[in-house]
Amino acid sequence: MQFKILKKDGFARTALLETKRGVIHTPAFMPVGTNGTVKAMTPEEVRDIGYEIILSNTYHLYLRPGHETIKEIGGIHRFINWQGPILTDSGGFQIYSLASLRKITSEGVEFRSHIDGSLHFISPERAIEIQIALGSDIMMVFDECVPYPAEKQYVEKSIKLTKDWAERCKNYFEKQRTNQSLFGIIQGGVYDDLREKSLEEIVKIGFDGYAIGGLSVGEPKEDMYRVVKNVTPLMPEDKPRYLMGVGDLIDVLHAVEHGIDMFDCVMPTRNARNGTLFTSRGRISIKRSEFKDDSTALDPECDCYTCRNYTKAFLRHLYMCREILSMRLNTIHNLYFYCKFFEKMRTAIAEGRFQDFKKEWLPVLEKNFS
Ligand SMILES: CNc1nc2cc3c(=O)[nH]c(N)nc3c(CCN)c2[nH]1
Ligand SMILES: [Zn+2]
Repeated sequence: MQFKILKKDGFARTALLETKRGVIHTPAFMPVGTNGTVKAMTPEEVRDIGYEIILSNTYHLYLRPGHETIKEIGGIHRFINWQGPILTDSGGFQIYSLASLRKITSEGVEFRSHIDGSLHFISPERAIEIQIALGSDIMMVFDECVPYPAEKQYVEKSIKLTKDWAERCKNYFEKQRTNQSLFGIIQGGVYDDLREKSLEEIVKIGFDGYAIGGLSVGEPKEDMYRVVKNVTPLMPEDKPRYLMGVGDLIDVLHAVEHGIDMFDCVMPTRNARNGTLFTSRGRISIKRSEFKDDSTALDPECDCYTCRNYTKAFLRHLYMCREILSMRLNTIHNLYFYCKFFEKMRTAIAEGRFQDFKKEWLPVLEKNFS
């Protein structure tokens, strides 16, 4: 995997992340395809909007249909019909946020499936074995995503576990010699000293890229911003930096400003299904009665399929009828809005205009449509 920085603007940077299945222009957004699908979209639609990489989840695919099934079919790219790069998260977060009856020991995590209550145990080695079977291009280490709030001594113990698990993931991965990449994950909660300790330990082990985990888990925004501001510049400059689970485009702007390259979040897709749409004039809740007879496009500045062909009145009607097409048209627009935002942001960095871009967009992103 090659990571080539093209241009810097302060700490912000644009780069090319070259994988064997294609190039990713960073800063990049990864739509979330948890069960192997970006909900309501075909892979062709995701690709035609302009996305180069999607995220999928080890936890979900291991539980259903099973990683051996996917391997027999020909791997995750064949299974979901996405030929571009795929990043798989390791399960650390999903077990913590979805499963029940979790028992965390130094060996790994015992949990009950959120689907059928069956008992499972995943160790760091198993998390890598599953990702190798899936055949994703970028794998994540198996970590403990510390909940918020958490006592400092709990976090101190947890980063030791996350470090030991990261070492075991790398050792297991190195014995398999597959041509996949492995990213490390930095934890440490909202404690600056523990964040620096975790950073040093994970970087010392050495990975193809580094993620900041343990954020966007309910902590105050100012804590997230402080951790990103303090940790990001200390991360290896020549490797991709991935802020997990982020996020709201305001948070993306703050993170890119400090040098983050990769993002993933369910916001554009989940919000679309709930009728919350992002537009160049602020956020719109399409179900509002004010749009009942509105024959104008959702966003006059947007040239996505939805904005070119439908009115707010029809999008509201579809939502009120809970039509499947509502989810599709809303998702097309929100994903398109995110993708174009990232494209414009990359251009602004390349032209040394990131600060102007941030100043121009912050008020728009904070606004509800009036
Ligand atoms: C929505 N907020 C959020 N915070 C995360 C932290 C971790 C985290 O600390 N570790 C891992 N492995 N994944 C995380 C994820 C999942 C990313 N798709 C997070 N998502
Ligand atoms: Zn649109």
